Amino acid sequence: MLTIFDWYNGPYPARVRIAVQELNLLDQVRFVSVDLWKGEHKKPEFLAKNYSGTLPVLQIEDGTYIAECTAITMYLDSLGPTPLLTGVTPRDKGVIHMMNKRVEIEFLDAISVYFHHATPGLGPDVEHYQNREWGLRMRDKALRGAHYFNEVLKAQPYVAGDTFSMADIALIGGFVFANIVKLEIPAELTALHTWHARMLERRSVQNWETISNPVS
Ligand SMILES: N[C@@H](CCC(=O)N[C@@H](CS(=O)(=O)O)C(=O)NCC(=O)O)C(=O)O
Repeated sequence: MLTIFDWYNGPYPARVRIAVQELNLLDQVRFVSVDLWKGEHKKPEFLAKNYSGTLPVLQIEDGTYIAECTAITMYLDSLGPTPLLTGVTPRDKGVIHMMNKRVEIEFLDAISVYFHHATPGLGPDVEHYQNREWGLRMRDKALRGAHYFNEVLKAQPYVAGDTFSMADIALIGGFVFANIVKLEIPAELTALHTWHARMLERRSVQNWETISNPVS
């Protein structure tokens, strides 16, 4: 049995929850809630699982902890007979990983910095340092990123090319975070919005918040 330590409605946990469903691994996974609103993810017990103090973290059968959404997705995708989310050919692996990381740098992680620095974030007990200007700069960076991905999706159906991949899941996570912080994605970015509407038709994207029966 695989254990995923996460919080049921977080944007980054969403990425792994969507991947688990896309890979039909839900019956092999149990979820353990870590209440980041209470700062549980910054306590020594959890930091021993993940030095970076972030969610999600996967624990595999031999006890190894794997943090980082991309790494967790790579592990899960490698369990099956052929990769479904991280690329089969060397070229596809390279392009998918590039676009996945680009989503993080140019959109998702930028929104996260805005959340933690230019909004109340997780509250004063968790946010020990905030820099509002930096947060606002990252918000503007994310909006530039939205324009970039709109151009990408004018030319191809998915973020990394012709097939659904880990990079699409990362961008879905970005939309989840944008919704949480009420960051409006400009309506004129029609290719991006059309892509998102298509993503919302996937069952894995419709119910990622409700798949966990947390073992707290
Ligand atoms: N690079 C990490 C980032 C993970 C991350 O920031 N997770 C959030 C969880 S959530 O905000 O998406 O719910 C977190 O732990 N935030 C807590 C904090 O930053 O204090 C990854 O890809 O897993």
